[in-house]
Amino acid sequence: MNGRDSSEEPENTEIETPAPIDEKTDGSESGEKRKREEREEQEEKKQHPLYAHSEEELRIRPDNTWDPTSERGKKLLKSENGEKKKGTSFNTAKKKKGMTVGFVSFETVQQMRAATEELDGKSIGNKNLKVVDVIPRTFEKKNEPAAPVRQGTESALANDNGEDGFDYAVNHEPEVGGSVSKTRSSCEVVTPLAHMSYAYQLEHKKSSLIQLLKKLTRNARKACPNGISLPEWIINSKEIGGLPFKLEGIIESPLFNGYRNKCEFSVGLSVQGKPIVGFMLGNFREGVTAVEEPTGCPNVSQIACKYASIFQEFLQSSGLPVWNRFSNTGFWRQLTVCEGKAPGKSVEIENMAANISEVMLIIQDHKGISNVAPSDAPLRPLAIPKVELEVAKEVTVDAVEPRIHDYINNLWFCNRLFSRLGHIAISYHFAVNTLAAEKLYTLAGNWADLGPDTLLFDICSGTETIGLLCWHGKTGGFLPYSLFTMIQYFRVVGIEMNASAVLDAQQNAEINGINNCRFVCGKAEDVMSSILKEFLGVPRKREEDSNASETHEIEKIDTKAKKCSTENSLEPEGVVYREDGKERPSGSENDIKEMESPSPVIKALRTHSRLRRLVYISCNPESLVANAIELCTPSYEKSEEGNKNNRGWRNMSSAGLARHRVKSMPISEPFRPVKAMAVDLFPRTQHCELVMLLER
Ligand SMILES: C[S@@+](CC[C@H](N)C(=O)[O-])C[C@H]1O[C@@H](n2cnc3c(N)ncnc32)[C@H](O)[C@@H]1O
Repeated sequence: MNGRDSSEEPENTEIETPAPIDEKTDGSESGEKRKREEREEQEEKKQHPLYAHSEEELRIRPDNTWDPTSERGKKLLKSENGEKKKGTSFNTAKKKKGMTVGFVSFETVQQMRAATEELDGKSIGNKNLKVVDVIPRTFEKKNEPAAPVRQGTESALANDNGEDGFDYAVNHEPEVGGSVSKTRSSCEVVTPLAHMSYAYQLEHKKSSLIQLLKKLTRNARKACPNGISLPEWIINSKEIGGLPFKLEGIIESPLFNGYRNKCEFSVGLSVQGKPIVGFMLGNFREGVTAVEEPTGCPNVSQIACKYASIFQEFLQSSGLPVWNRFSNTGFWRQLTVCEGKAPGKSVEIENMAANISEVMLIIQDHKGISNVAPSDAPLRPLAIPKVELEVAKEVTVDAVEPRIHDYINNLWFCNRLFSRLGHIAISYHFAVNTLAAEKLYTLAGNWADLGPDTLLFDICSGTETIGLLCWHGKTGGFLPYSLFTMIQYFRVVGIEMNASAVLDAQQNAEINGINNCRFVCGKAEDVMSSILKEFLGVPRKREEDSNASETHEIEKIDTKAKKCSTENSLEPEGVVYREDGKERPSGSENDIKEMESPSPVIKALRTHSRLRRLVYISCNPESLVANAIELCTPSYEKSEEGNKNNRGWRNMSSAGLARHRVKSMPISEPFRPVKAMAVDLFPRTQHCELVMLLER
């Protein structure tokens, strides 16, 4: 949401890079094949509706944003014309070159100049140290406000040998307070598609997804082992423009504005140096620390804006300073506002505030140096006055349990900020757009096609919204309670690493009268394989599969917020918590090894032959496609060892990496991608959820 909430709305900016050297054109048959594929890729890119064939064309886009003289227009033109996206994102440039960056603050300009002279150009090993300004080139003077207030004196040290997208002039005047120049509004940062009509936003998302889905076919075809016939879905893709199937469409969000039920506001200084509760106008790496009020951001609700403004007013008189991201000093850091929908009445779309029955506020005042308090920071539930309706009557003050409820498709869900031994799990497990999430869950339930014998594994289940809603949707919730216990309709196994979410899931099952659920607390990568063995037995060999009758095991996998905080130290009662005690590999050799081999979860899903259907939901369609490549490509008769010294891995796209991981996938029956549908949970941003059905 504010640039840090990447777990919910990840950026889909990965650039597909060429294959490693050992695969390049060499005049051989495979070289020719590669050349042909590259030509096809180029052709596909040109079919993209936003592909600009000429500068003139850039001016006539319906949303009028692709003016080639604008920064955005220039970037688009550059990237679409094939001049690799160099400099479009500092982050990418850094990643590609393996550059290391350090930030140094000085008290005076003199000190900074002396240090710059001393350090600039120094060699460290085979690398040169470069001193650069933290203000990126795109932040031109003309964009600066009349009286910019800068944050002390800051330089970045970079040890790379190439371009980095920064200006070289190091000339910051030390000034008190504030932040760096403002270039974009909070609306542009948080909701970059806000200027487009909703219909055009949906078209834009659909076209991006179509390009992405073509990667699935293209990479699975490239990865298909020699001598094995191509799967039918790849052969048929030729008739539908290279797609694995036709994209079913994109489901609209019922709300375009104020749809977020949770907002994380940063506390900081405005361009003018005033304490503000709102959104950062860029990121620290780009030298941007200014914060702007959220009032112009259409996805923020009126309620959230109201609380941000109340808190901001309070800050003026609090006597404690706000967090200063340059000097790492200050007290107030973040305000999170969560809203819970009221049960039992039809939703008033025109007046969303009327549907909200609860609001939970989380305020961070932590002293460490990271932007956000760690998940083990102490939790202090505040005393809330219980105000009687008749004002004159007694007012009692009491501490309440910090939690929020939401009411989704007629079921109640609770998300507590779990506090144990004074520690908090600040993890929020609800989808941020409740009304659109209802549509997402209904779709997932329909595609799962649950039957009485189905065993449903809900991986990364959070508070078990999906599993419980599927169950409820299937039974209609109308079976009398006594029948629940008699009919084993189908069973749900939730797998979730956050113990407080598992406790909530248990409670949610109870309060909704759903009894045939089991919850496993653990990281899916650690427990998946043993859970499948426990519930489904040891996987059969491939020969046995051909005789196997259709079974009904469903897998739901949700890779949304892989970064949600962990609270594994809690062991909830009645929940199986497992850990294999394995050390996670680290270091470059091991990292490469990890990149080369399929993840334990994908491997477990693929190799357990009794899993026949998979409904994969992801707010990161790029990683969904990468996993689908691994799940759907025929396996190699003999798994191939990767080249351990191949540095090309580092620069490969997720789809390219997946293609290579297929080679070490154990022999197993591949899935077939059947259909996909997008659900727009994040109007006015680049992001949306993608649901894909895979079967075998
Ligand atoms: C955004 S929530 C989604 C919850 C739920 N599926 C829903 O749609 O409401 C993602 C959940 O995945 C969990 N998670 C992330 N990585 C995981 C992992 N490696 N193993 C198990 N759970 C994980 C997080 O703790 C979080 O609860």
